[in-house]
Parts: sequence; structure tokens; C-alpha cells
Amino acid sequence: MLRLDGADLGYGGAPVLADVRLHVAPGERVALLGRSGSGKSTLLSALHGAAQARGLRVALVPQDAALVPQLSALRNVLMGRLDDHGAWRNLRTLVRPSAPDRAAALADLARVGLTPEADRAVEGLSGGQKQRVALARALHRGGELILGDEPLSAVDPRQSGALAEVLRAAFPTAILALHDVAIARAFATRVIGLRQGRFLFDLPVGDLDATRIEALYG
Ligand SMILES: Nc1ncnc2c1ncn2[C@@H]1O[C@H](COP(=O)(O)OP(=O)(O)OP(=O)(O)O)[C@@H](O)[C@H]1O
Repeated sequence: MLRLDGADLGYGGAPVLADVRLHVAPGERVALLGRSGSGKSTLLSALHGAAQARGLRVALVPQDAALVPQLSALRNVLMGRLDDHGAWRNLRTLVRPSAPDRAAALADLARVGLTPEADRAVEGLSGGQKQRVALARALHRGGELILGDEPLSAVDPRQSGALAEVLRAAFPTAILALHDVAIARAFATRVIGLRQGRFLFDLPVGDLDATRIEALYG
């Protein structure tokens, strides 16, 4: 489904990740683990490029959520489908959503527990609520693949397991950078550990043991 064959990934100078060889098959749920700066976002960005080149429909949850602060939660969710339509239809949707569009966006907000916040401007929401708007936008977009950069980092720990389950049910294939090893264990089929721009391990989730976690974060 997605393949990087010896790619050097970086930002112009020395590569952040050199000679990356990675194949992700349909149905895999990959957790990227590693300290801050280890290269998770860089890898996700390259995988997004590879997915676009293959014409896959991808839902994204970027690290900073990338919402429009002045617009309501509902309108931010509607943006998940903007590139499905032309400019006129999009303007109409954002100014005055049709009843079916509004109902569909509300249903996705309900999946992340944000029904009461639907008409509130995103700038007035908490960090965790903003992140849930970004998750609802990804659900609204749908697709064969979700790429997420710490998509559960700001939500209440009691909610993050349930939200991971919502994502698992909604997307056949997923690649998520995660900071929480427990969530990675519950969500992923495969875990990749990055340390200082290197793949420390790439394993079925059942093989992730304490020694490897210590090597990654210790
Ligand atoms: N736009 C950029 N220009 C130059 N260097 C960058 C850029 N973005 C990231 N880097 C560098 O690339 C390396 C890997 O960063 P990356 O954001 O991929 O790590 P990360 O594992 O996602 O970290 P975090 O968990 O903090 O988001 C770091 O050394 C970082 O400073």
C-alpha cells in the first residue's frame, strides 16, 4: 500500500532519516514511537507524500490540529471534505451547510463526544477539545488510511482508549505517532521505534517488551 525504498528524509541539510526502507500493507495499524525529535513527523510527512502519489484517500491529524480558530467546530469538521467539491459548493457549505452536510458533521462530532461544542468557535475550546475536532474532521473525511501525529496527546486519558477504538473501526489502515506506549499496545498491530533518526525496531506489537522500550526512551 505504501512503500519507501531507501529514501533519505530531511530538510535540505543532512538527512534526518537516511535510507528508509518501509512497506506498510493494507490492514496494518502502525504506531511510531520515539522521543521528541527522533523523526516521527518527518517519516509521517514522507508517508503522506507516498500516499498522495498513489492517489490514496488519506485522513490527516497533524500535530498542531491545523484548525481555523475563528470557525465553529462543525465548520472545521466540514473542511474534512472540502477537496471533494468545487469552490462554489465549498463556500456554500461553509457559510450555510445543507441539512445533510450538517447532520453528517454532527454525527462525527458525536463520535468524539463533542456534540455540545458543535457551534462554538474553536478558539474558545480546550486543547483536548481542539484535538477532538481534528479527529472528527478526519472521521468526516474518511478514507483508506489515517496518518496522525500524536493525535491523542491532549485528550483526557480516560477518553484516549475509546477514541483510539473509534479510529481503529473507521480506518482500515493507520499510521500514528504515539507518545503513550499503552495506547500503542492497544491500538497497533506493528510498532516502529525511532531513535535519533534510526529505526531501532520494527516489530509486531506482541514483541514489544520492556527492554526495547527502555532502549527507546532510556
Ligand atoms: N522544518 C524543518 N526544518 C529543519 N529541520 C527540521 C524541520 N522539522 C523537523 N526538523 C528536525 O528534524 C528532526 C526530527 O524532527 P521530527 O519533527 O520529525 O521529530 P518528532 O519525532 O516528530 O518529534 P516530536 O515528537 O517533538 O514531534 C529534528 O532534529 C528536528 O529539529
